[in-house]
Amino acid sequence: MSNQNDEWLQEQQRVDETVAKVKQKEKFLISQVKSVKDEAEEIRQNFWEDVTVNLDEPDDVIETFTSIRQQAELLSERERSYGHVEESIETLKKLEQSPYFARVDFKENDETEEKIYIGIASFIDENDEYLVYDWRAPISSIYYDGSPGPVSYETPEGSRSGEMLLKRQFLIKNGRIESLFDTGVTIGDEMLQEVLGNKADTHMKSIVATIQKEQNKIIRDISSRLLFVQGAAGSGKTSAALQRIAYLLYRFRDSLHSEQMILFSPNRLFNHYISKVLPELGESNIVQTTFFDYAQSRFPDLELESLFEQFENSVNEIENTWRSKAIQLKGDRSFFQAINKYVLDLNESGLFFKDIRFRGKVLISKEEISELFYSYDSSFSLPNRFPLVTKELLKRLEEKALEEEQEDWVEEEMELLDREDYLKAFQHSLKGERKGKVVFDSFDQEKEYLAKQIVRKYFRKIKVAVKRYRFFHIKAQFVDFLKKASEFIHLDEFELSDREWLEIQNHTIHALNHKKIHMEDVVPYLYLSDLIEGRKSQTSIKYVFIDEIQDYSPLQLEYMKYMFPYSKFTMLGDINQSIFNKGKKPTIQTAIDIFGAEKAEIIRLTKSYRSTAAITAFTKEILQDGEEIELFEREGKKPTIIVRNDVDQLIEEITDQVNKLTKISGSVAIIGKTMKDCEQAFQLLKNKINVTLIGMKNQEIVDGPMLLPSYLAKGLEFDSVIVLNASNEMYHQDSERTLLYTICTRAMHQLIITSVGKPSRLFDAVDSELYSLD
Ligand SMILES: Nc1ncnc2c1ncn2[C@@H]1O[C@H](COP(=O)(O)OP(=O)(O)OP(=O)(O)O)[C@@H](O)[C@H]1O
Repeated sequence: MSNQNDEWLQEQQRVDETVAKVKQKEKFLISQVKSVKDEAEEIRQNFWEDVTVNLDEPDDVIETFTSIRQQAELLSERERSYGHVEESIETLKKLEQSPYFARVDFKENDETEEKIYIGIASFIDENDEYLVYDWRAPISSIYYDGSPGPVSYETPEGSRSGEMLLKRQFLIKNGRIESLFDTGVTIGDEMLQEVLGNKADTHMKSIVATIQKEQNKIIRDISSRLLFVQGAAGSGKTSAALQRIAYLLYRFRDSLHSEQMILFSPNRLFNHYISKVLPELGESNIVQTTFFDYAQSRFPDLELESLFEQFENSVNEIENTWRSKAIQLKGDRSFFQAINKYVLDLNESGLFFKDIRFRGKVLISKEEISELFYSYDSSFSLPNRFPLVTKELLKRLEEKALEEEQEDWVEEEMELLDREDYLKAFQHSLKGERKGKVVFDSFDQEKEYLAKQIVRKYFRKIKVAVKRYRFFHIKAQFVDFLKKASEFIHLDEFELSDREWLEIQNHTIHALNHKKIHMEDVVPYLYLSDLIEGRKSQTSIKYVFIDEIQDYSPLQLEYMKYMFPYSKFTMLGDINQSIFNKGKKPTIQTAIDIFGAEKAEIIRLTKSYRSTAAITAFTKEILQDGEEIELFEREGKKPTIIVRNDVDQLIEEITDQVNKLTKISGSVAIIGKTMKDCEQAFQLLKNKINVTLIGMKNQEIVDGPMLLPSYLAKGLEFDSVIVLNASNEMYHQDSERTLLYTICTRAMHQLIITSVGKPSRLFDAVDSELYSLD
C-alpha cells in the first residue's frame, strides 16, 4: 500500500472516530433535550398552581406579580436552554456528515506540533480536547492566510507565531472522505474547481471551506469604521459579507447579537436568495431590508416610487433630460448640506403647521401653533420644542373637548346610541359604585357622562395625531425648501437653468399632491423631517452592511451615516455594475469623504469566481475602462450571440434554447432590460414553455426557468443566462454598458445573447474570438 493511501486511511480513521464521538454527544443531548422539554412543559401546565394569586391588598398584588414573574422567568430560562440544546443538535448533525474541511499542522516555537482540524463549528471531546476548531477561531486564520512555512495569527491577547508544516483540504460527505489535497499558497484550486463546477442553487451557499486570502481580510476586519469592498462581478463580495457577519457574531459572542446588525440588500428576491447562508453556519439571520422597504415604512400616507420604477420611467426618457439632472442634483452631497442650511434658518420662524380641525371647524389654528412653537426659547432645538408643543396642544384640546360636549351634535348622537352603549355606561356606573365613587343619580349626570364619552371617542384620534406631530406640515415645508434650495446650491454645476429647476419643483409638487413621492425626493424628504421633528437615530445597531453600494447616491450615504451614528459600515459594490446612480464621483471616493480616510479600509477583489473563464473573458470586454478583473480558470463554452430578424423568430429561438438548457443545466434565467420588456416576452413565451415571470410582487426564486428584469437579477446567479433581445436599439447608450455587463455576469456556466436585428454596439469592443455568432 502506498504512503498516500496510508495517509488517506489514517485520515478516514480519524473522521470515523470524530463522527462516533459526535454521535455520542448528539445522543446525550437528545436525551437532555427531552428532559428540558418535559420540564418546560410541566412548568407551563402547572403555571397557575405554582403562583400565589392574591389581589386583595396592594402588598398582595405586588407579591402576586413577583410570583408570576419568577415563574415566567423560570419557564423562559428552560425554553431558552431547550433552544440552545436544539441548536447544538443541529450543528452536531452537520458535523456528523462533514466534521471538517481542513487540517493545518502548526508548531509554535519549542512546543510540540499540533494538528488543527477546521470545521463549521468547534467540537470538544470528553477530555476537553479540540477535535475540530471553528473556522472562526483565531488559529484557523492561518489556514486562510498562510502557506507552509513561518506564519502568525492574531488573538484577542496579541499576535502568535510559529511554523505551518502542512495544509490539507478535505471534501467529506456522509462521513466519507471524497477528496483530499495538500495545498500550497492559495486554498487549492482543485477544491474551488470542484465547488464552482457545481450547479446553481435557489439559495446561496456558504464558502467557508474555500475562503480566499483577500476575502478573509474582509471577514476578519474588526477595526475599520468603514470597510469598503470594491469587487468584480462574482468575486465573492456578498459571500464574504455573510461570512463576516458569522465571524463577528462568533468573535464578539458575549456582546454582539444578530439584532444589532442590519443588511440593506438590493431587492427582496436577493434577500430570499441569501437567507440560508447564516443558518447553515449555525447563526441566526440578521435584519435584512431594502432601502425602499425602510423608506416605505416611514411614509404610511405616500405612495413611494421605487428605484425600479424610477429606472423603468427614466429609461424611457432621453438621457440628460431634466429628470436625470434632478436625480443627480437631489442625490448630491450639496443637496444634503442645503437641507442643513435651510433648517438652521427655521430656528426663529418659518415652520409650516396645519390647523387642528374637527367637524369642519378649526379647533387650534396653524397660526396659534406657530406662535406657541416659537414662544419657546430659541436655544431649544427644533426637535426639543415638539414635545413641549404637543403637551400644550393636548391640554388645549382637553378644554376644547369640554366646550364640544355642549354642542348640539353630541346630543343628536346620544339619541342614536344603541342599547349596548347604554349598557356600557351603566356598567361604568356600577364600577364607580363599587369603588365608592359618586355614580349617576340623575338623568343629567348620565347625559353628561355619555356626552363626555362621545366627544372623547372622536378626540382620541385627534390626540393620537397630535402625539405623532401631524400638526407639522412636512409636505409644505419640503416644497418651501425646494423653492429656496437654489439659494444654497449652484444649479449651474448640474447644468440646470432656473426654468428647469422650476419644472422639477412642479413635478415634485404635482406628485405630492397626488400622494406620491419620487425616489429622488425620498431621502431629502426624510432627512428634512428628521432634522425638524427629531428622529431617534438607531443607536443600538453596531454593524451596517450595504450591498450594491454603487446604486446609492452620495446623499443616501450621508443619510445612512446620520441614521446609524454608532455603527461600523461594510459597503460592497462594483462600480462596473452601476445601474441607477451616476454620481459625479465614484462611490468609493464619496464614502471615504463622508466617513473620513483614517478609519476606512478598502479591499479590492479582482478575481471572478462565478463564471467560467470563457464568460468572464467576454463580459470583461464589454466594459471599456472597467476595474481590473481576473479570470478563474474554469472550462466552459464560449458565449453565443444569436441574431434573428424578428420577434417571432427570437421567441422560437429562446424556446428552443430554454428546452435544451433545462435538460443539461440547472437554473435558467431569461433577463430583459425592463419589466415591460419581460411582460411582453412573457405573453409570447407562456404557452410555449413553462416559465415564471418574476416581478416586484413575486420576488422569490423558483425552480424552473425564470424571466426577470435586469434590476431584479442584481446579485443573483444562474447556471445559464439568456439575454432577452440585446439589440442595438435596446442598448445603445454608453451609460448602458454597465447594465449589459451586470446582466451577462449573472451566468455561471453558459451565456446566450439574443437580438432582433443588429446586436448592441456595446458588444463591438469584444474580440470576435471570444464568442460564437449564430
Ligand atoms: N472563496 C470562494 N469559494 C467558493 N466559492 C466562491 C468563493 N468566492 C465566491 N464564490 C462563489 O462565487 C459566486 C459569486 O459570489 P458572490 O455572489 O458573493 O459575488 P459578488 O461579488 O457579490 O457578485 P455580484 O457583484 O456579481 O453580485 C457564488 O457562487 C459564490 O459561492
